[in-house]
Amino acid sequence: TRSTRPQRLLKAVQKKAIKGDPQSVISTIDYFCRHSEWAMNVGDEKGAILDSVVCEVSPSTALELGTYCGYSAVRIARLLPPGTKLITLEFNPDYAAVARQIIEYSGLQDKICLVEGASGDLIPKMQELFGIKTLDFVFLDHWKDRYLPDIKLLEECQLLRKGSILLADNVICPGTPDYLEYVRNSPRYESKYFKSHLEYTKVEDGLEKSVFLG
Ligand SMILES: Nc1ncnc2c1ncn2[C@@H]1O[C@H](/C=C/CNC(=O)c2cc([N+](=O)[O-])cc(O)c2O)[C@@H](O)[C@H]1O
Ligand SMILES: [Mg+2]
Repeated sequence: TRSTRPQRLLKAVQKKAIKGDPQSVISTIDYFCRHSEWAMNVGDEKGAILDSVVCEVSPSTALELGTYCGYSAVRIARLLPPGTKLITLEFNPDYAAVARQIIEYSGLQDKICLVEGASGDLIPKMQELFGIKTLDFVFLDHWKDRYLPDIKLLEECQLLRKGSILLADNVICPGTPDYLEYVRNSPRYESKYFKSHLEYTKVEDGLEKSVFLG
């Protein structure tokens, strides 16, 4: 049977990227998605904004919702201070398998904890599974109708503290209207929109950065 797009993306990384070099893995994926096959990675343009927020927050505890092929997990983990880890959740076993190999190829397997499962099931177990109290940084890039229920779940589970940063991809395209309305109108968040473009295209998209006020 024909390979899947994530499998073809993994092949390109194994063929073209330098093993153990996260930047080379990132550049190889961006080149592949721009010149061979588009894929829903956050990409280089929005990725630069993601990088700047990760560097600014310099999180001790970080969570990503929706690993897909591991592109943003590699982007985030390569910037984390020593001794800190990114927890990334992915419920599709085929995508998780590809992501593990891409993460391993980049050499960042000690900085990334990829957990297979649904965010709705795993978020309530985060404290016990990972021995964490609260999250400093959350990157949302999974199904767009899950952003709002999942941040409400993060609040309920007291995983957010005063100053926790949420960064959400695709708030314009494909769009997350209910999430945007919530974080922009809730007195519990201070929100800011970073205008950019949908990965590898000229279509407008952007990231929404929201600070939890406690
Ligand atoms: N509740 C959950 N728990 C764990 N993993 C979950 C999950 N819900 C979805 N996932 C996983 O997260 C990824 C989904 C991404 C949806 N992005 C998108 O649909 C998307 C689409 C476009 N686009 O169409 O242009 C552009 C983009 O940047 C996009 O992120 C997939 O790997 C999926 O298996
Ligand atoms: Mg996205």
